Amino acid sequence: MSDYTVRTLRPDEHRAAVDLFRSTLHVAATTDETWKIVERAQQPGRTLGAFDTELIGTARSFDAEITLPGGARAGAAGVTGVGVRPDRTRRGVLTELMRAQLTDIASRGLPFAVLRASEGVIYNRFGYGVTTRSRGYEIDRRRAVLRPDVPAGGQVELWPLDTALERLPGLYAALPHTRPGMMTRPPYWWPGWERHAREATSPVLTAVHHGEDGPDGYVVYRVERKHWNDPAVLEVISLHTGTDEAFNGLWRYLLGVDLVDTLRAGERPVDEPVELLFTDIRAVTDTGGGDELWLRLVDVPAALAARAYEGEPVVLDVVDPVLDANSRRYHVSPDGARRTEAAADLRLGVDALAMIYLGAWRPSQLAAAGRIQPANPAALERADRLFATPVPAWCGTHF
Ligand SMILES: CC(=O)SCCNC(=O)CCNC(=O)[C@H](O)C(C)(C)COP(=O)(O)OP(=O)(O)OC[C@H]1O[C@@H](n2cnc3c(N)ncnc32)[C@H](O)[C@@H]1OP(=O)(O)O
Repeated sequence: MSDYTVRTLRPDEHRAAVDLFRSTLHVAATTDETWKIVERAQQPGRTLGAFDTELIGTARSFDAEITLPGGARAGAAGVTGVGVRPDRTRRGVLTELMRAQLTDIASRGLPFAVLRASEGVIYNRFGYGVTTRSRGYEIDRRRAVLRPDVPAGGQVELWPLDTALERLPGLYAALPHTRPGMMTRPPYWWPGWERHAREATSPVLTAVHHGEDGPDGYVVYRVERKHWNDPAVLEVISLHTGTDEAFNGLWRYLLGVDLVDTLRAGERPVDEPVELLFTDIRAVTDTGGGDELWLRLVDVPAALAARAYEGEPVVLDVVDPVLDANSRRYHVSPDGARRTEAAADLRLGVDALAMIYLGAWRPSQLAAAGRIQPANPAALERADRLFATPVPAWCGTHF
């Protein structure tokens, strides 16, 4: 029996929830100035609070869309701000918040929920699985000589922060989603970006690439240098391009920024071909990668039906520990997905389904690790082909 209640918070309670969340991350409460920005990131009706005598836990979300294999977009709740007061942890508060939040997301008809996890051990039990992976890399500027055959690229225009705040939402929205896993950035997403940019310890700049048809990519970056004669690092905060020309042109620009020794980019697509730009392929070194976006199929039949497939059918027996209506068998094929009573080829948890859904892992890899149970091992090869994606999934949006 729980001795706390969970309910949706009123807007006048949002700041307490944000401050509670920050305290669980060991970050100070919002100042009045910070709250002026962060307040705009709170979508009404999307913050839950757990109470005993007072607020002890919280979780919130904002409504967005995610790109699926085949190019369709579908509704996804961007879950964030999850925290439980340290003197109330490990007694089921998060479990109750997650159950209430998933039920609410399902009732609003969103087929997906997504999040970025603070730790890898928390969210599988609620049906989330790692669905995109990313890579970080570092470029030694002195070694990074562009090959002569790298196309020149178009004009690059520099925007100061206030211009970027005004124009980037429109530019990001206009760029194509070139990979599954990419997300829309609704108005509730941008204040978080603004806060990070305003609180950065050096100026945050945006370089916009102009192709023949107008702006087709941008990079947000800043340069950090502790003392005037210390090595300087250019940190790529965000890089989104709609054309190869923009990708090449923006890297050409970044490599031309003066007083920089190293260029560092984190959370990039695992197959981003940046090395191919340089005469010395070893100008680029990997700085590590890991899990990026975690996905939850909230409405499994709708989610399975929404993406494109290639190959031959499989029957999945899906087990969902939280939303029981999803625990069914599904026939999945290039013609779509539907419920079936046919015998299952593969049995898997809804978290494992999220791990194959955007192609981050092959079903046969999860089966080898014991995370998918094949009733019919021959079906694994079919499932590998069915769920494969032409390009690795990547999100590129932090929240
Ligand atoms: C999307 C985001 O916002 S990510 C940010 C998540 N928040 C943080 O990391 C802030 C710091 N941590 C916290 O606030 C809390 O520890 C939380 C929110 C992670 C967990 O809250 P709790 O109320 O303790 O979780 P709850 O009691 O419901 O735990 C459910 C199960 O998960 C396990 N669990 C929860 N958190 C952790 C953890 N950090 N490490 C290991 N196990 C955990 C519990 O042991 C429990 O297991 P059981 O069901 O086998 O008994």
